[in-house]
Amino acid sequence: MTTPDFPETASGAEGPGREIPPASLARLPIYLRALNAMLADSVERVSSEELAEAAGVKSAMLRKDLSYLGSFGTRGVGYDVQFVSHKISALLGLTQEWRVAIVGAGNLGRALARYSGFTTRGFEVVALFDADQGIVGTQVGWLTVSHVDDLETELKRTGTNMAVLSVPAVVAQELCDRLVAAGVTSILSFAPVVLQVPAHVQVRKVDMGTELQILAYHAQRAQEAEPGSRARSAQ
Ligand SMILES: NC(=O)c1ccc[n+]([C@@H]2O[C@H](COP(=O)([O-])OP(=O)(O)OC[C@H]3O[C@@H](n4cnc5c(N)ncnc54)[C@H](O)[C@@H]3O)[C@@H](O)[C@H]2O)c1
Repeated sequence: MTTPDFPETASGAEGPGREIPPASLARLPIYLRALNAMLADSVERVSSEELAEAAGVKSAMLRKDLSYLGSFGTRGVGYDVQFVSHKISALLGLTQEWRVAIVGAGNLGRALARYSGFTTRGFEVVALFDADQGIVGTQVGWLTVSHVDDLETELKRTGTNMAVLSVPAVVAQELCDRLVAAGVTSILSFAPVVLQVPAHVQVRKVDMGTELQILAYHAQRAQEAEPGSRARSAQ
């Protein structure tokens, strides 16, 4: 008889519907990438050890993370690659179509609009907006920059359900309000400002400056831990 390839606590009370801890959630896209690579190689089944190795984590951690999706692995048989890939995709909301608008076609907005990697991960950039008449009407990749005055009409026409804000901080809140009023409930913001949104709207902020500061902190700690570092810094 086969037994589930999960800890006892993984099924039942800990089944789908539980809140997933942020660290586990952050690893799911890594498992998905590994599983999709296996699918591309026509691999049908994988053990937790193999999948953990492909994802660069310990197998106990992988089993714990996947337990948040329910109990579907079988000891000795492993995971059905297609099924687990579908489960993770569904949980991450990737089985629905995400149509993304980028507001702000400056340096950042243009670079993001040209990036082809979003499509392969299920996000299609369908519209690009700016307020500058010198930019409106120009071509970026296959998109033509629309005037931000047409935001609401274009969001509706393109069926946009996610937006990226790459505008100066001073206009970010006003544009965020317009996106929310137009029904967009998922916003990724690069603007260095705290955005106020209703509870049903998800905002994620990307702040490269903060990430660099965290890196600098870790680099400095590593330097300090090196033998003789105090002597060197005193020179
Ligand atoms: N989070 C990060 O890591 C990070 C990194 C780089 C830049 N940023 C931020 O991203 C934003 C964009 O940076 P950038 O370098 O592309 O700047 P940029 O000046 O090149 O581009 C901003 C664009 O926004 C447009 N714009 C201004 N007001 C607008 C409005 N009301 N409606 C629509 N478009 C409008 C401008 O015409 C311009 O094309 C800035 O807020 C910047 O501080 C964040």
